[in-house]
Parts: sequence; C-alpha cells; structure tokens
Amino acid sequence: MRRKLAAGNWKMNGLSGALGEAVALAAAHPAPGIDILLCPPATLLDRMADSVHGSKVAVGGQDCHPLVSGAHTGDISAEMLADAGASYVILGHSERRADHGETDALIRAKTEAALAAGLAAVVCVGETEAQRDAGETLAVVGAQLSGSLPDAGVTAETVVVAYEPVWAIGTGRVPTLEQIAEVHDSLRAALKDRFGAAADGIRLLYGGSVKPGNAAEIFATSNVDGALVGGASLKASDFSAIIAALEAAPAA
Ligand SMILES: O=C(CO)COP(=O)(O)O
Repeated sequence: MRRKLAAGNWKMNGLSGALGEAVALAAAHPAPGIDILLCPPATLLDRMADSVHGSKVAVGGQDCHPLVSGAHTGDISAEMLADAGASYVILGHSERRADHGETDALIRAKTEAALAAGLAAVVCVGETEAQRDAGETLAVVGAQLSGSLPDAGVTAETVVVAYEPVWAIGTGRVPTLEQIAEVHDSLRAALKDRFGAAADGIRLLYGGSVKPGNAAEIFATSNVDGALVGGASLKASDFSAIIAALEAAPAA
C-alpha cells in the first residue's frame, strides 16, 4: 500500500510573513495519516524547516543543480537543500522545462544528485495542450518519465512522480477523471516495466488546479496517490481542506 502525499509548491511566492501559513498548517495536522510536504522558495527554506520542526510537515526545494558545488552562480545543490532542512526536491516542473530549457537528461542528472544527497525527488511530467490535442499525451509523458529517471536508486522512498498537464496549471481547467486515470495507469505500467516490483510503492501525484472543491473526486481516481498543489497550497486553510480530502480518500 502506498502512503499518500499532499505536496504544496509555492513557486516564486512568499516573503517571511508567509511562514505563518506553514506554522498554521503544521498545527492543523498534528498527526495526519498521510505525508505532507511544503516546497517554499529557497529563501524561506531553512526558516520554514525550523518553523515546522517536530511536526508532520516536511519541507522541500523546487529545483537543484546536478553538481554538488562549484562555480555556478545563482544555483543551489541538492546537498545545500538537505543542509537547509529539505527532505524532498521538485524536479523537472514544466515551468522550469519552459523557462530554463530543462531537458529530460538534465532532470535525470538532477534526480541522481538529489538521491545522492538523501533527498526524495518529485519528478514532474506533463503534456502541453497542443500535444494533447494531437493525441500525443501518453507518448510525451512516457518519454519524459523514462528520460528523467535514473536506472539506479529509484524506490518508493526516493522517487515520487507528479503528472501535471501544462494546460491545467494555474488555469482552473482540470482534465476529466478518465483522462487523469488514463495517464496515471500508463505511468504506473511504465514504472513497473522498468523497475519491477520496486515500482509498486512509487507514489503518483496529480497536479494542476487542484482545489478544495475538486480534490475528493481526483483522489478517488485510479492510481492517484496524492497531489502537487500550487496556488491552493499558499493558504493553510485551502491546503488543509485538500489534505483532509486526501486523508478521507480510499486507500490506493
Ligand atoms: O504547478 C502546479 C504545482 O506544481 C499546479 O499549480 P496550480 O495548483 O496553481 O494549478
């Protein structure tokens, strides 16, 4: 059985005043039956880790460099994230693929770096609207998955996969439950093909306009083990409602 995960991606949002939301979230879920993760901007990472220390809320980064250290101005290594209190890192988000030209090969190298630093990697895949319209969704996400994951070290503890259709991010548009199930079932099959029994425990998150109002039906969908939430993770009250829906969802 897979342990469910509610992950919040704050993206480039949040000044120090926003730490109160993390504290409120930790207080609202003292002993959840699921895993909870918040990924703030790097500037808040160590303070957020301190703020939620001892609670059930884990903290993660939103990106890392593939190398451990060196002359890479502005970049942050996986080891630095771990040192700042992170236990996860989001990799290959579509905004990084688009804004920074990240390729599957680079994301794979970053995933290897994350695993070497003891972080769990939340590896993101997702099609654009044009790719979906062209009937390419399963081929696109399948290629992203296979190119972004390393051959070694992939287990239920070290890797989480997030399916985030690009056209559903921040738009209020959500795929049908059949469309979500089709992609998640195909990701699960691809993981099984490549990693065998170890793949059974790898969590598959859905991301893209998850809100308190649509969370329950998404969490009841085949092979959905949780969510990667953007906008609705910024407010503890909204994210709490999504967490409650995940806790109430049937076991995967
Ligand atoms: O990109 C996302 C999470 O990584 C989803 O963002 P929204 O929940 O704001 O659509």
